[in-house]
Amino acid sequence: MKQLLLIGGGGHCKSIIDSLSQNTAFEVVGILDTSEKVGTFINGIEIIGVDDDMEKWFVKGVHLAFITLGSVGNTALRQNLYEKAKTIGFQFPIIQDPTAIVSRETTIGEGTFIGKGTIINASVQIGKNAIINSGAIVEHDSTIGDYCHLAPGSTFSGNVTIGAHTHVGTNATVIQEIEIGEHTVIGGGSVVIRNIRSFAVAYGNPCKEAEHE
Ligand SMILES: CC(=O)SCCNC(=O)CCNC(=O)[C@H](O)C(C)(C)COP(=O)(O)OP(=O)(O)OC[C@H]1O[C@@H](n2cnc3c(N)ncnc32)[C@H](O)[C@@H]1OP(=O)(O)O
Repeated sequence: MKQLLLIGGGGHCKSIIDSLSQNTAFEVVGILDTSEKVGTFINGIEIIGVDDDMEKWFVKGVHLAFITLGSVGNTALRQNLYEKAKTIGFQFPIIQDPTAIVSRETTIGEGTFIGKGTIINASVQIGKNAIINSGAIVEHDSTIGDYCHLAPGSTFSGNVTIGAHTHVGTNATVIQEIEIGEHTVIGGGSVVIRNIRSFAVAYGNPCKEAEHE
């Protein structure tokens, strides 16, 4: 078993611990979070230190890490933690829940979480540090950027492109051939039938941009 350090407590961390519970490839050594949480437990796993302790654990011989902090829109903290850990030398596995159905013809970047009941079809490309949350469906030939969060139940029809750092809300539906830009947030339940630009907040049926930087 390889030792694995989780970085970031909270609800998303619980999902990842749950997905790891039957995984014999990794032994979770603990979680890093903020100082006031040290010594407490998340689903039986102890918060053993703060983010600044990463290097200490690397020197102790733990060379695998996973960013278990969630995001809804703003991915800056997830990115900062990843880059800090990467600079120290950590490597990042892909964590896939055993209930996920993932085509062999799919490429997935390091540090990405594939949650419960997801379906990822052929010729899909998913970047690094993405969150493919419970029940999301990503259809053939779609491309999902680094740090994206596809929230629970969101559906991506064939040949969709989602730019890096974009959040697609719970139960949103994206029809085929659509392109959504980077750093965009799509509201829960939206039906996306037209392309959406980068740095936008968009929602509704049909999904329209409400804000754009
Ligand atoms: C496991 C997990 O929990 S993963 C997390 C999953 N969570 C999500 O995916 C949440 C996604 N976020 C959303 O859907 C949010 O509503 C956002 C980001 C789209 C908008 O948030 P805010 O900017 O705070 O908008 P706010 O709540 O102030 O609403 C502004 C207006 O937009 C409307 N609106 C907001 N979201 C939506 C939506 N998804 N669909 C339709 N209308 C919406 C509101 O009704 C409101 O309309 P009004 O001005 O006529 O009253």
